[in-house]
Amino acid sequence: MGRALVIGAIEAGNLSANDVVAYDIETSAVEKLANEHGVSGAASLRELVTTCDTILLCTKPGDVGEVLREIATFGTDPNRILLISVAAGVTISSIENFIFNHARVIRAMPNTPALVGKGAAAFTPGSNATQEDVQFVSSLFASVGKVVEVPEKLMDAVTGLSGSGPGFVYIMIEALADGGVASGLTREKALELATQTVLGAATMVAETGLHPALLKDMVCSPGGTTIAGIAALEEHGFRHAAIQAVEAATKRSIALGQSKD
Ligand SMILES: NC(=O)C1=CN([C@@H]2O[C@H](COP(=O)(O)OP(=O)(O)OC[C@H]3O[C@@H](n4cnc5c(N)ncnc54)[C@H](O)[C@@H]3O)[C@@H](O)[C@H]2O)C=CC1
Ligand SMILES: O=C(O)[C@@H]1CCC=N1
Repeated sequence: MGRALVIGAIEAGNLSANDVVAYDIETSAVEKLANEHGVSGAASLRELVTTCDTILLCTKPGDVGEVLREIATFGTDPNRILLISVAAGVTISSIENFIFNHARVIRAMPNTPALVGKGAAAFTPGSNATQEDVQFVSSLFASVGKVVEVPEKLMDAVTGLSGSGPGFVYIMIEALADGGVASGLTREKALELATQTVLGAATMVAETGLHPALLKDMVCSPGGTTIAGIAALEEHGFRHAAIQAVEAATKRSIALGQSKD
């Protein structure tokens, strides 16, 4: 996710590669980003924290505690740093507690389409985050897609919907293509048509402002093919499966925030 955000923001012109310093315990990840996108690499977390005033924390939720505990040993004034965490489930208060409670923290939930400028992100500022911090984060995420501010209690729901959602939609695209192949199309043509269909339908919702139910009605000719397909979707619980997927991901986000680290 860190790569997607950094590359997306550089390509959008919001960040200059000269202003980005990357650190990862896997040095190959930093080398790849440095070689392909011109960012600098830090040799240690200490070097990163002493060099940068804004830290985009993109480790897995279970590694956040370890990273923050290490940062706390550097004796850096925590108020100097804006810490933006994208870790699923990890609460602002738990981050503040790790590095003293006057840290400037923003909890965010982006998604990987940020890489191509079509991300969907939400964020919640911690109580010490300034207006400038909020503007910086809004502008960073706006440069790679859409961004909304939400109360922290909704961040797990955002994680279940737009954070995890690309994974659900990829399965839908793959499954639509499978249906095309089952009906006789080549795999290549089926995938091309399935992808463009999802892109086109999403763009219709976004650009017409019409409710998806109304757009759905416009596709259904009386006695036609679409309503036959929709009847099959309903019979097999597609709508229920989509709701359950978002709810399961939301519950998992809550559980990640409640685990010890
Ligand atoms: N993958 C996604 O679509 C999204 C992920 N997120 C969040 O982003 C975070 C990262 O997720 P992914 O990118 O999927 O995982 P990932 O496993 O691809 O990336 C995590 C990176 O952290 C590095 N790392 C681990 N411990 C470290 C340490 N102590 N110091 C420095 N680097 C360390 C790993 O080497 C790895 O490169 C998670 O907290 C996740 O909840 C949020 C939104 C979407
Ligand atoms: O699967 C995950 O845990 C991360 C958070 C949201 C999307 N990917």
